[in-house]
Amino acid sequence: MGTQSLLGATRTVVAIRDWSCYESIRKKSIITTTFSAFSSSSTKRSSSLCCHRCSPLKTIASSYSSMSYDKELDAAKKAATLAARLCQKVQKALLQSDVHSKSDKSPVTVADYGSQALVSLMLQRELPSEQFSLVAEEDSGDLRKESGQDTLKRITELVNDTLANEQSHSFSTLTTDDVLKAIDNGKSEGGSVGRHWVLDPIDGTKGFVRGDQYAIALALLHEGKVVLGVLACPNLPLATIGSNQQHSSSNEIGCLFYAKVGNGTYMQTLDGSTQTKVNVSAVDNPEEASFFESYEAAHSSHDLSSTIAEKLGVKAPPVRIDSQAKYGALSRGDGAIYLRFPNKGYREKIWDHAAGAIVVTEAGGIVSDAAGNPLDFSKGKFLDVDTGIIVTNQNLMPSLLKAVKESLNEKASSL
Ligand SMILES: Nc1ncnc2c1ncn2[C@@H]1O[C@H](COP(=O)(O)O)[C@@H](OP(=O)(O)O)[C@H]1O
Ligand SMILES: [Mg+2]
Ligand SMILES: [Mg+2]
Ligand SMILES: [Mg+2]
Repeated sequence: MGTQSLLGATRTVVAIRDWSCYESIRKKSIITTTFSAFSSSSTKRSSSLCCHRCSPLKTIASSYSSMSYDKELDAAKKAATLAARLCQKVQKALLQSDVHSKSDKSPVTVADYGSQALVSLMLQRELPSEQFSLVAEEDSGDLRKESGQDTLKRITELVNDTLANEQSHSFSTLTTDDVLKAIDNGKSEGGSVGRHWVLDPIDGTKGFVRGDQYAIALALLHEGKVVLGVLACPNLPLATIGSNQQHSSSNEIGCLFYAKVGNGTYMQTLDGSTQTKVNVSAVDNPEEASFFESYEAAHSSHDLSSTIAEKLGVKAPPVRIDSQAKYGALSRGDGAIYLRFPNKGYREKIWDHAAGAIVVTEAGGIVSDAAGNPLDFSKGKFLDVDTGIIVTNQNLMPSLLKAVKESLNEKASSL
């Protein structure tokens, strides 16, 4: 059992790993990704594995998780924290501005590029001896046009101002060219070989503009597997959110979630003052579970989620918030399920899920596509998933998968 004093609530800590048997989906996910990380020729062997083969797998998995990634995690936390500071400054100004400029997209653009430039610069400064590869959402194309020059100047000023207030400030004043180069360092394609950082400089841009939830999401891939992830959620309350929310005396906001393979998930305040280990909810009765989904109906079918939730027996109404803050909230047990069903034809990107996925799996949860397959981050910037993404704890996954399957079949036969 463990106590999460920071959240003002006590939660059961789910037993972490049991390497003695490989029958559950969660274990299937660990083995598949571990194998793809260590052997290019041995993916997707999990379902046929049984216990007498566990020994070599255990060795591989433990050598994998014993790689420390400590300095990479420190660098990622620093970079995401600084980027969050930049974004908060812009969001505050945006919300104080008049109605006309609220509909103007430029503040979010400035924050988005500024965040990407900062993370790119910080990672390279903190890890100078490592080869740098970054797969990031934005590129500098528009900023190189004549029409983008004012925006580029604003971004450069904002990045310089943010760096000037950083504790161990060691950058000389950056030029617009330095900023363009830093943004374009995010042009890597990722893949299954070597190490690649994966960045969403502002995830939940719609939430950012509305003044709601957004996240800076940064992960590291090693041989196609996510080995660490950091989620800075500047507007997420430190206290529990969700439909079972109890009254909390704290209204402090700003959470940083971080996870490293084999090492669990932690949450701290964005100013770094307190940290606590977090675990997903252990609930096994769907009637007591609540679920997250996108605030934006265009990003995920609310109708399908409600059919699935009803079939499963979930009583609580959905909790709709933007961004990977959903993964963060789920990792600390605020809700037990996250459902994401984009329109047919939409291709998910790795930066929208890499950090969130490790934050949840290291907290004891399972992230899979709608057919129960683990997410494969090794194929470049796209994530090819079957129909949608579902996230929950080990207790609820079997019945959730069944409810998803039945709901999708019903939907297909009604068309
Ligand atoms: N039609 C669509 N279907 C599903 N996801 C979409 C989408 N259009 C945009 N998105 C993604 O949804 C992300 C936000 O997720 P959420 O709905 O959970 O807040 C966006 O991230 P960005 O805001 O970084 O662009 C974007 O990548
Ligand atoms: Mg995103
Ligand atoms: Mg984004
Ligand atoms: Mg986007």
